[in-house]
Amino acid sequence: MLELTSISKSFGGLKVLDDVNLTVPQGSIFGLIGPNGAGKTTVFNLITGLIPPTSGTITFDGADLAGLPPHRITRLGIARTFQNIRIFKEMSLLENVLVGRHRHIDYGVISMLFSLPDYRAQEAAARTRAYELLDWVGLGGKAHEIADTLSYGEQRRLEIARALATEPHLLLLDEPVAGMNPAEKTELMKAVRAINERGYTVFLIEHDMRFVMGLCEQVAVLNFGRIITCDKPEAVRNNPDVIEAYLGRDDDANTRERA
Ligand SMILES: Nc1ncnc2c1ncn2[C@@H]1O[C@H](COP(=O)(O)OP(=O)(O)OP(=O)(O)O)[C@@H](O)[C@H]1O
Repeated sequence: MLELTSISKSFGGLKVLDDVNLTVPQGSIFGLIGPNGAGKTTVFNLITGLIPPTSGTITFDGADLAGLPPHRITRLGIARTFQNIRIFKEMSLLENVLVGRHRHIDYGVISMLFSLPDYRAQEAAARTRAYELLDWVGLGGKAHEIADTLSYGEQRRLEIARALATEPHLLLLDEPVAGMNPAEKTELMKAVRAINERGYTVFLIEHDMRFVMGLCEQVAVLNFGRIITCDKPEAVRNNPDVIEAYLGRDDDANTRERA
């Protein structure tokens, strides 16, 4: 479904990604891990068109993503969440999800101005779908609450519902459990599994090993911009190069503790 071939990325003289090859299979939950600064978020920024690769190709369902702006990539069926939560805190949960759905509503200005049946029908369908997506992430009962009143874990789940509102086939999650307590992590794990069972492919970046190992079918490890292995969780956990990549760096002491 998603294929990165010989991807390299440099910022000025700094080579952040070096000949990265990755295949995310359709229907899978795929994980990308690696020490801080390894280049993980850069991979998501390249896939979603925020920055161009220095060299290499990215294809999604056979389509070449090179040179496409982010909104075109969204339209092809890729949605993402960010490391730092990006929701509209002063709006209700329902409104937050409806904002994500915007591109799916296709009505002319005239019918909107005069509130013609076509417009009203699409609005009603959008609201029904938004309620459904909130249900999927366990927030169905809070649709009319203001996003700012949600707990941290709930805000992260709202972001996922909003990403799903663009009707993607592939969902990219950038450190979805960062800052969550254990109960929130368990809730999110259930939500991600349920989303995947509904047919969505999930590609996630995460430092929390228990979450990654418990959820992903395959895990790729990035170290200093290079993929050092891509395998089943158990094999990755026992891979000496992976252990070395983590143990060799002081900044990932927390990750080691959680592993
Ligand atoms: N737009 C940019 N301009 C210059 N340097 C950048 C840019 N984006 C990322 N970098 C650099 O690229 C390197 C990799 O960053 P990236 O955010 O991809 O790492 P990461 O693996 O996601 O790290 P973390 O786990 O800490 O989020 C870092 O050294 C970072 O400073």
